[in-house]
Amino acid sequence: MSSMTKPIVVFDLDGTLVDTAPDLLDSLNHCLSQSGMEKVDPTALRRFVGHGGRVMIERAFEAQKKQLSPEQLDWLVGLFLEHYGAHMPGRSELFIGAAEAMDRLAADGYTLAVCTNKFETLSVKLLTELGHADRFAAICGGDTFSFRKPDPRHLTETILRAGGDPGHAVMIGDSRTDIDTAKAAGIPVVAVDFGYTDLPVHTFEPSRVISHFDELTVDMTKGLIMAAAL
Ligand SMILES: O=C(O)COP(=O)(O)O
Ligand SMILES: [Mg+2]
Repeated sequence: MSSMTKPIVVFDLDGTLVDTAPDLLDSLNHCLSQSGMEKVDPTALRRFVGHGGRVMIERAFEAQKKQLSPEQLDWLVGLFLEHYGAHMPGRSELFIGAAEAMDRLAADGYTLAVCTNKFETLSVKLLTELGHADRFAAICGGDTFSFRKPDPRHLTETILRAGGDPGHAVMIGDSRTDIDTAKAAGIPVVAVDFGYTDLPVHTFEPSRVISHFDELTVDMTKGLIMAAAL
């Protein structure tokens, strides 16, 4: 490892760093009720998140076998952005131990970044309102580039924007999308098992699974980066 290179840890946002499900659900249900549709429950939400707000709305319509024109979808995405943004930070909170884990990593010289399929403006606003935006050298959303997770370039470009090196990086995520992205980029990935996924994360064979941020130690990230370099 070159002495110049600062290692980097890149976090997914929804379901990994921040428990946003209650607010996503409220805003999705607002959109659905404005369209005369049935509201969804927290379990159903897990199948809709992971690819950003637009796909979440599309999937909710598909689940109720409702047609959705491109114009209607654009309108609903606007409605979602307005509702979700206006109620922020709502009930959303960092997962337990996340702040302490980021403190430890930063104290050991790690750069931190966020790579999320959430819209960039919403991601920056949420992290700002929660008081954590300043920790990150880059916050890249699903609309920051012309590609998004599971495209590995979303992760590698986030790392470059943060001044990091994809060869000295670890991704932390909660979904198949995150795990597939990191693997395609050749970057080790730690999966949290408390996020938003319909199948257990171990199914997707991440490098490690953790159940609490206390388990995300500097030793673990160091070991993963060293093993990836072999
Ligand atoms: O909001 C989504 O659909 C996904 O967001 P995430 O990439 O931060 O999990
Ligand atoms: Mg997620």
